[in-house]
Amino acid sequence: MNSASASGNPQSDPPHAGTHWWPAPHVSTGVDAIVSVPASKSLTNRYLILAALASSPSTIHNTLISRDTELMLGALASFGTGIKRIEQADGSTTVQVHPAAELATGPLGIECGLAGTVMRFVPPLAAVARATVAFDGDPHARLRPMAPVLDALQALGATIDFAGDPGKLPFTMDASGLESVDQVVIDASSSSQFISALLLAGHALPGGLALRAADGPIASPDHIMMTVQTLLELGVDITVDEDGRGWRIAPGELAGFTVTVEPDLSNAGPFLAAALASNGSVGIRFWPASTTQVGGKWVQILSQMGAEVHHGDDGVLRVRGTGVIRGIDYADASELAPTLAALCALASSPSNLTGIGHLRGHETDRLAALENELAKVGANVVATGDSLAITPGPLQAADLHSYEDHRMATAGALLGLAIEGVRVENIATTAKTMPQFPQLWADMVSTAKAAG
Ligand SMILES: O=C(O)C1=C[C@@H](OP(=O)(O)O)[C@@H](O)[C@H](O)C1
Ligand SMILES: C=C(OP(=O)(O)O)C(=O)O
Repeated sequence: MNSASASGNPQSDPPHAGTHWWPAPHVSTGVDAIVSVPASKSLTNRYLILAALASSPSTIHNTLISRDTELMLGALASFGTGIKRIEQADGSTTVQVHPAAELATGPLGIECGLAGTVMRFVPPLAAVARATVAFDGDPHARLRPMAPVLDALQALGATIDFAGDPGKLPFTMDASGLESVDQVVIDASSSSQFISALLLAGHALPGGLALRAADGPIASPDHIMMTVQTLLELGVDITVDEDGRGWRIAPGELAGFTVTVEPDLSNAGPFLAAALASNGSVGIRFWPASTTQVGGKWVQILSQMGAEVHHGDDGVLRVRGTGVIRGIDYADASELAPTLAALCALASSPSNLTGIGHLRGHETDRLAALENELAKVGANVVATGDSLAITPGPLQAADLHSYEDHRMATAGALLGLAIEGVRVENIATTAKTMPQFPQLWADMVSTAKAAG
């Protein structure tokens, strides 16, 4: 992974010794491309955890291979899970997961990188294993919220020793004294992953799991629905309270399964948005007929912003620019927000993105990062506690920082497509979820006809 900028914190401009500046390709005519994006990070890491906790082997076709999933594969291997990779003729990877007869009890060391799905989803697995595990990650990972899921595991009998700030990485968890409790209540306002993490391990916890979200907002609710739907599809006995804020999972075995991971529809976003930004056309292959991914919302979002969107019988979702990019008022964009905000800076009218305060705890403080970087290309951006108001202005070239955040990097690429002379810091940071990004982007750009 890139190591050039030591901090992902937009509050203090990071040191840039050795920073690589990627000249973002610019087009003056529309792109006309059909793109195959890699598999979903969120689905891959859910299936991997569940496969490790299953009672028999599983086969996961079209597994995403990226930094976040390599970290998950590494973590599972540390617990004794057997992992076999099979490279397929079409370039995809199938992973066969052989659950450990007994999960390792350690002491183990787990590297989380900057992956929320690893730092949040693996501690409950360690609890199921009754293991002693030291967790750590990238410098910015030490700033990401962790306390609610760790408080829940402590309520279930684990003890946790924090080496730095309380409630943050790095810490060592000893789950040898795990026990069942009637109900766990957690604050999910700073990340949905706390809820998902407990749900994914719920069937294997002693007595199962009864979980409630504490009063207050629930971050990224679509990702919790993805978790619930995944569990239901795999046969886990889960019920959701009528108000949608409580979950019950019966203890029991989960049988091994065979699945094919959908393309990552969030990562499809910058490509689809490129159709509007260049006034061209972009298709994404294998777009699912229905999905639990938040990226499924691109269809409505981009239509509302002015695109023509068509899902063909060939499975390709095609987005065509119509020469207009309208601003949008949109709530709960979750991980779509960086791409969406970049597109809003290219629009002809203002936008307001709300319900995204928890993005301050993502790979970087994304509200601050977007405020900084969009202002550089000419937009007037006002970040509140949980929203971004974006008023487009005359566009200008700039060097855009990526803060070690894959989605800030792809948002920068989108801006560069429309604005000549943009450079993006460390485009390789896209390897977190899409190592192929620079090549896929170049291939898409090459379809634009030469101007004049
Ligand atoms: O469960 C998941 O796979 C994710 C949940 C969301 O996290 P937050 O709830 O922290 O936003 C999302 O932003 C992240 O990219 C992936
Ligand atoms: C917030 C994100 O990732 P993570 O899974 O690390 O939380 C993201 O991919 O936008």
